[in-house]
Amino acid sequence: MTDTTAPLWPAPTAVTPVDATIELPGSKSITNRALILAALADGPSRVRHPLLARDTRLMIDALRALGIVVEPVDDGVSVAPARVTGGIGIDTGLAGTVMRFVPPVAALADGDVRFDGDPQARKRPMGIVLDALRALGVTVDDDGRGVLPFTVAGTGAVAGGPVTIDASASSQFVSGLLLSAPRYDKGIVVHHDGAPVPSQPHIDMTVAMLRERGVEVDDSEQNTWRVEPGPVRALDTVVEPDLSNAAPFLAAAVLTGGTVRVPRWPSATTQPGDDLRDLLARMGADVALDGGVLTVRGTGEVRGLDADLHDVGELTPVLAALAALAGSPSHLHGIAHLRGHETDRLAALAAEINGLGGDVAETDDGLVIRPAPLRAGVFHSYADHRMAQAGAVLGLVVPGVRVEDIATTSKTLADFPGMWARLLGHGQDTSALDGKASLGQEPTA
Ligand SMILES: O=C(O)C1=C[C@@H](OP(=O)(O)O)[C@@H](O)[C@H](O)C1
Ligand SMILES: C=C(OP(=O)(O)O)C(=O)O
Repeated sequence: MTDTTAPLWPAPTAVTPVDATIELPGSKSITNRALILAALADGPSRVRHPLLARDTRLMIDALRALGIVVEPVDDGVSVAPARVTGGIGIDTGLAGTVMRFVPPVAALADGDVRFDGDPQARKRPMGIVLDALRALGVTVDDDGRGVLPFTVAGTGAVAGGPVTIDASASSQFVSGLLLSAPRYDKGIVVHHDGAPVPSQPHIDMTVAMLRERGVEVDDSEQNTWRVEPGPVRALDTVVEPDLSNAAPFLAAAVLTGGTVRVPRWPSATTQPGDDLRDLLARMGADVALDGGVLTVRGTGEVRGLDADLHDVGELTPVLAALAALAGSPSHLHGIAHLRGHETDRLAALAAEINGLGGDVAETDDGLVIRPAPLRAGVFHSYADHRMAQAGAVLGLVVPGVRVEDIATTSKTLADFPGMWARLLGHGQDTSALDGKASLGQEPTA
């Protein structure tokens, strides 16, 4: 729920077109997968340029609690696998990747592992993962609620084998099971039965990262993933920048008719944020990827967008903010699963944009957004980092927007307000705190 005691952040308006180079820290999704796979590997690994923000710190803390040794090194962390130990508690915060990826690891522990998280996390769907673990031979106690808190009773080994789940509410149900599966006695065969699984690129990311570490994965049959049991090879790996976190900065270029450059943009990636290139071009931006640098230029025109965001749902809040300021209507669809994200994002976006005078209607699986003049007001963030980012984007061109709890952006960016100030020319450089930040240091946002 909204933190009504959180201070209001006066979102800065852009007085001139932005012109900035944004160094983004590592991808949340890649960092947390790399950490899990390093914890389960056959030797010590390095994860370079990881994201160091709340979600990845929670993952590091969770793995440390399970006995894994995670130490800071120059440009990231070293991870030394160890026997997975139980008798501990894990805080998932509001991180989907922690609450869905760590229980399958905890099933390998030699004792009970109790999970809990933020109050809002207790609403995020978990039952599918817990039932799947049960089907694989693991004892889980959730008092029959299918949400946090729950206890996984590890016995040191998991039988594994075939399991059928309905992953239509989150791709993370599939990814979480696949990541630990090579360490299960029989591996795993996950079969999905239900409406289409969202966020396919994130499942592709899981499969690709397992294969990079020598794990045999067969995903040739639709809705079925087979992971063979066997060693996970230790790896020295560099994390790509978080392309989904590029969204608010690139949106600033589009809205202000300015230019934003993002270095180290990968030429090939499984990150859904790569779709920003196409989506922003469809909204009227000039987009070029040259020599590993993505450049987005606003053309003065912001067009409405009709898009199925089923595969790239996490881009929705910022795209909805852009759409609210576009010159023509938008229809964002295929995103019913966003109701189970950090908050019900469809309801939250409609409420907050309409609260500023907008015209947003919820549909079963999306939003219809019609252009309307927006006015000053409070934009609530619902403890959702991407809601807060959406509020900042609106504030660029709507004077007097105040975003509640901007600090919630520290879920996936250590210093969003600082980066935003530098984007607007209020600071020295645009480099984010990334792998260089100390592990003991808390985000400053
Ligand atoms: O596996 C991952 O790293 C993620 C998968 C997606 O979850 P859903 O499939 O629940 O949308 C995405 O929205 C989330 O931000 C990160
Ligand atoms: C849905 C998101 O996060 P989580 O990993 O907590 O599911 C997100 O970052 O947009």
